[in-house]
Amino acid sequence: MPTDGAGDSLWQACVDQLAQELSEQQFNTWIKPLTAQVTDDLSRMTVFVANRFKLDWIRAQYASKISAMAEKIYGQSVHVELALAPREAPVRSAPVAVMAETDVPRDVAGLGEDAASAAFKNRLNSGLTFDTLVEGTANRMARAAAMHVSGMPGHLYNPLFIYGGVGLGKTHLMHAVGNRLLADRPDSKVLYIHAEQFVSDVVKAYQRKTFDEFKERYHSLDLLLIDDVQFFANKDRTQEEFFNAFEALLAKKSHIVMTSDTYPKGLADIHERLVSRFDSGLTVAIEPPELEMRVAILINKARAESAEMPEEVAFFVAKNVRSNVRELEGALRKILAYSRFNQKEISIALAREALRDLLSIQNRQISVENIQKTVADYYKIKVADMYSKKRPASIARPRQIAMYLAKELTQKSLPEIGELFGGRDHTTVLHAVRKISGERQQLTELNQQLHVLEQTLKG
Ligand SMILES: Nc1ncnc2c1ncn2[C@@H]1O[C@H](COP(=O)(O)OP(=O)(O)OP(=O)(O)O)[C@@H](O)[C@H]1O
Repeated sequence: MPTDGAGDSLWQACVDQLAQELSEQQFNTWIKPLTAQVTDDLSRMTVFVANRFKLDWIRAQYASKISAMAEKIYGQSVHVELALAPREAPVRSAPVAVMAETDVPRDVAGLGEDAASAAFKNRLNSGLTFDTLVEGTANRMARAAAMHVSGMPGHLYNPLFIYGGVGLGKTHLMHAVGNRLLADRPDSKVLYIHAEQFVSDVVKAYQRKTFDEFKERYHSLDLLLIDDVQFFANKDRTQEEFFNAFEALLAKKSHIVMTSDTYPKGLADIHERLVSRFDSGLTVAIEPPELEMRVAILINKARAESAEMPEEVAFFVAKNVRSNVRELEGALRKILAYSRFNQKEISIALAREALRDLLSIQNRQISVENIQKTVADYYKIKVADMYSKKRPASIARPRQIAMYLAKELTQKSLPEIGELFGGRDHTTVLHAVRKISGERQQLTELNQQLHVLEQTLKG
């Protein structure tokens, strides 16, 4: 039940926002498999859920969130209703851009559907190709190795192990290898699979006593693309089966490409014999993209959506969204949706408006130095007094207030804060935090001062 046009953008923007707010597991389990249909006037959104159990859960946990999000993005109220997905509805889950792995919803918590469907046999997403992958210093080596593998599987770099942080393009690169190989040699047997799905396949084979089929399926491949192998941790039976598949595939010169969030030796709770095999081909990292690459990605992705993003806007966004490509895509979606709904050209002012939540979250990243300066200004003492050993109350008290705010508004630990206040012991910081928070409850004036300071610091 796909949506299209502005409705599609609205739904995509909601999904994207949820991807940022929820944990990966929550997102993959509950949101990713959803589909939606939005009326032409954007006043109603019907979200389709696979079964009754999930429907109740989505209603309780996420429906009001989705509704508030849609309203915020669109600027007017959007009535959100939930419905059971018609059985024959095409599988069109969360938009490709925010999908980490495959078109098939994953059975993360054992609540979902059997993901193996004939329609998605190789589970490749045809949109994730080398052509749509922007090259930069951050992924140059991984991309070159992946291209090599797709041109000559079974030769060099086997296995190819690609690692890096979330949303940096590991999955994209894997699909690109599979798609390129199939374009060149359509008869090749290629399978893309997320490690969790592999675990689930092992469990099913075990329960149903169908290991022969399992082996036939995995051991006969020409190219196995397996994503996020860190999920094998502590799954002994899966590790054993993967080891067998690995040996069988390498023996017949089939190629294996793997991804993980860390390099092989950094993997926890995976048998040493597997780890050493992971590392026996080529191990390459993907780094977070540098500024120019982020700009290029934004401009390319905007074009792919038939929109033109001026370079200055791309620079503005790229400077503000630094962590990974998935977030960059999220920012782009918001800008495109905002521009379409408001029928305005894409400009820095529009981007600033569309990303105001995201930018304000970043502004909220307050440093201890900033707190020390703000508090010193407010109480008219020198910033140096924050680190000094002086003890008069006119200095000691603002210092304690600054320590309290440092604990409240930053992620720093007590010892780290102590260090930043002239190498003080963590017990001194703890004492200050307890004292000020206790007094805050009692003294209205102090509470007001703290409130003003907090507002100033949060911008
Ligand atoms: N260099 C790039 N050029 C274009 N798009 C990219 C690039 N890198 C990543 N992307 C896009 O960013 C999104 C996230 O990438 P991907 O899912 O491949 O990340 P990942 O590293 O596998 O993350 P995770 O570990 O969370 O699964 C995808 O939509 C992907 O197409």
